[in-house]
Amino acid sequence: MQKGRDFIKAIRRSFFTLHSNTSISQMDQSTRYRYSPTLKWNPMVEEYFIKVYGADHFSRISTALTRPSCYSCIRVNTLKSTSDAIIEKLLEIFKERGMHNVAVLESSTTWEPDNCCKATLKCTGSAESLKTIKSISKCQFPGLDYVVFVKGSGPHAIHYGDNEGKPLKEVIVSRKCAEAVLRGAQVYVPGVLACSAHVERGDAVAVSVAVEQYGPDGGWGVAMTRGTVLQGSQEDPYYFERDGFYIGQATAMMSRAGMFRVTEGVAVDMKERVYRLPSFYNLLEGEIFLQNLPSIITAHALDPQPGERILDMCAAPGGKTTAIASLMKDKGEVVAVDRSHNKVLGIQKLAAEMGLSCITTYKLDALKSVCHGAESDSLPNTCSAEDARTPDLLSTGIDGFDAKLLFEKNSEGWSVP
Ligand SMILES: C[S@@+](CC[C@H](N)C(=O)[O-])C[C@H]1O[C@@H](n2cnc3c(N)ncnc32)[C@H](O)[C@@H]1O
Repeated sequence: MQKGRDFIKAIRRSFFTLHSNTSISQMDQSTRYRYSPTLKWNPMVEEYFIKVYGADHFSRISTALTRPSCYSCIRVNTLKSTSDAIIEKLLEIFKERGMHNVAVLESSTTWEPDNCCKATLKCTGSAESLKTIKSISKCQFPGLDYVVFVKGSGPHAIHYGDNEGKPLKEVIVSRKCAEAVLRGAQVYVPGVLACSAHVERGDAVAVSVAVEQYGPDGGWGVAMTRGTVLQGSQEDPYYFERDGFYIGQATAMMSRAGMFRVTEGVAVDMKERVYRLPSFYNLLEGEIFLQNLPSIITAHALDPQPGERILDMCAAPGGKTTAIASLMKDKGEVVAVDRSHNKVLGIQKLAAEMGLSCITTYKLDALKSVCHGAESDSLPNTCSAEDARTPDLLSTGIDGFDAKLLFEKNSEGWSVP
């Protein structure tokens, strides 16, 4: 029991940290701009996973965790469209965006190792466009043909230019921002953490990502104040930290001062990215929903039927709620609960966009809506977060809603149901 607790504590404390794998002595200008982070695991966690997965498999998992997904997964709103119609529309849109001049669907009978049916794009576009989208395919798992995969490409070697022999000016973005960028997004103002001095609109900049590290004070953070000025020289305190974390090359859309003065807008326009996926921002709204496959499968495995009543307790932004409602063919009721008022409004907006009327939303703290046994008979909705905590749970660090899900109270105390 004590071993288990120590393990959970270790995971919570320092699961892993990201590191560049270049030593300072190896570093020079020609190798500086790369994307090659590696994970440094807590030794206890690493030892456990190697035992479970084997060294090779674990090493592949560890590498994959530092890379973005190579595909986007789209759930088609079957109340409004079909996968085939969506694939046709996407091909047309990508062609209009200049990603492909000609795109032809090949016979959809080729089975991929990942059990997906491949629709290869034959293109006569530029070399650049050919590198962006590799294929669009419909998921071939039985019953999941409303899922469409758009496969991107990467890693790409990026040309950072030499700026007439001088190092490029630079911008550092947050990890969340970088994750979005590598899925096709632009860099918006709130995502910028630091920028070189004297950056003006139109300047070419190298974009790198700042990754949170476990600090001496016991918390996670990027150890960088937003607005930091980058010197671009070895005197720059973050110069070595960002080697191996470059995600692409961009053009500044505003001056350095603007980036930290305004509250919204595109700060830099990404021209080249180490991984490429098309952006689905504002695309086919209501007809498709960008959603990770595990979330889609969760709703699918629930097997919701028309006419049923289903409760989703942490519902925003409404991905699973709307997936469930679609599977119910909008007949019955999905009760969607979230504790944030604005997020509840977001669920309502999404439901309206998708043409789903069987969703009822509530702003509610799920912790206060779950009671156990006799408690719930006499005092509905009166459980507090403290009810979900016991000395044992406190020592594992699991509390609140997770504790309610993982443990239950019976005559002998708390246990796993
Ligand atoms: C990861 S998101 C859920 C994603 C969602 N299930 C989906 O598939 O789109 C977690 C959500 O849970 C909500 N949440 C967290 N604790 C909650 C609580 N005690 N009661 C209600 N909502 C809660 C948060 O506001 C957040 O919107």
